[in-house]
Amino acid sequence: MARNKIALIGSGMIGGTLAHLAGLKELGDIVLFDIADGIPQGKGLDISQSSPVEGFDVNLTGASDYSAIEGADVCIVTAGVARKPGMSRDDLLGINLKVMEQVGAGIKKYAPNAFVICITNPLDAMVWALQKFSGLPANKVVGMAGVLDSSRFRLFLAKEFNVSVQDVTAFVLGGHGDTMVPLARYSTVGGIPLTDLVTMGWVTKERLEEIIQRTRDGGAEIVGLLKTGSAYYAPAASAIEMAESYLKDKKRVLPCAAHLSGQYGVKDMYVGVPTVIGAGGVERIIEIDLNKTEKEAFDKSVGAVAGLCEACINIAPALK
Ligand SMILES: NC(=O)c1ccc[n+]([C@@H]2O[C@H](COP(=O)([O-])OP(=O)(O)OC[C@H]3O[C@@H](n4cnc5c(N)ncnc54)[C@H](O)[C@@H]3O)[C@@H](O)[C@H]2O)c1
Ligand SMILES: O=C(O)C[C@H](O)C(=O)O
Repeated sequence: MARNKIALIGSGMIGGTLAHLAGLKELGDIVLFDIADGIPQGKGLDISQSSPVEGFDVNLTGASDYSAIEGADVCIVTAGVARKPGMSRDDLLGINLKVMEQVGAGIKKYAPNAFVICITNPLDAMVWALQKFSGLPANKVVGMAGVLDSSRFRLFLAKEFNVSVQDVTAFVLGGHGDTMVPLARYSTVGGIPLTDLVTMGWVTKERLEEIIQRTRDGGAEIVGLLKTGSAYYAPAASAIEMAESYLKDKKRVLPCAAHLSGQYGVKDMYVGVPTVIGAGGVERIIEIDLNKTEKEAFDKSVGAVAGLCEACINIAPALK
């Protein structure tokens, strides 16, 4: 059986890490694409040269021509620019929207049957625009953020309680910005909801709120430390988890920026919600019950994403 083909559109910090992880996991043959000629070819060759040592058999190539992504089963999009200290993700909207237009056209022409995972920021607006520019079905275009934000929350909770990260689950919903919604009631340690752990005296409400705020600021914390760009190891691992669930039809329950058509009272927008990812792409959007406070926080986050989509329409009226 032929191998799957994975196209990485953008071969910067996340793109290179994606290629390495996809190779190590033998998810398929990998094409790195970038407008910066030489970077995708160089990274492809470098990672290929690690394959005899690591013992993985995949073809890794680099290209600066969209024809190289032809027939890709999965496209992971990181093309664009990342923020630097002092910037918000939203400051990237104008420049990255133009990039999404080019990427959408490339995918539409060469990989119309792919499952597309967008990572480029500001995430919820960019994946929304990418789906429209590419014309692919909405269930085949999804945004990566919730897996990353939930992973950060899980790590901080595991450290706080001195337990394995494996025993912590978390759901962070809403837009991937300052208004994201880490849900304490649906996040657990050993199956026990955080709200119960407060009652049991494991953690105070105030300390839990600090951990939640650190999660919301998780991206900015890393930008502040790196100074030259943003996080890439954890974002790449998160997108690979989504790609693997699609390619292996694992039907993982993962929080992703998915196209909503009435769920949670939201229409024609991408926002982070729990989904099931399998061979059909986004096979299900799980509508969990939100209490009044949670719903208010979610709606506020939806409002922030709606504002960004409006800003996209002002720049590219065809998106309406
Ligand atoms: N969704 C998330 O959770 C999340 C997490 C981390 C980073 N990000 C975002 O992902 C994006 C990529 O981050 P990075 O660290 O890999 O950045 P990077 O600057 O290292 O890489 C981006 C690459 O895109 C390429 N590029 C620019 N314009 C292009 C175009 N028109 N066509 C093809 N390639 C193009 C650049 O040459 C560069 O190699 C940023 O927008 C960043 O904010 C999102
Ligand atoms: O914070 C950023 O700019 C990158 C990304 O969205 C992240 O959360 O790490």
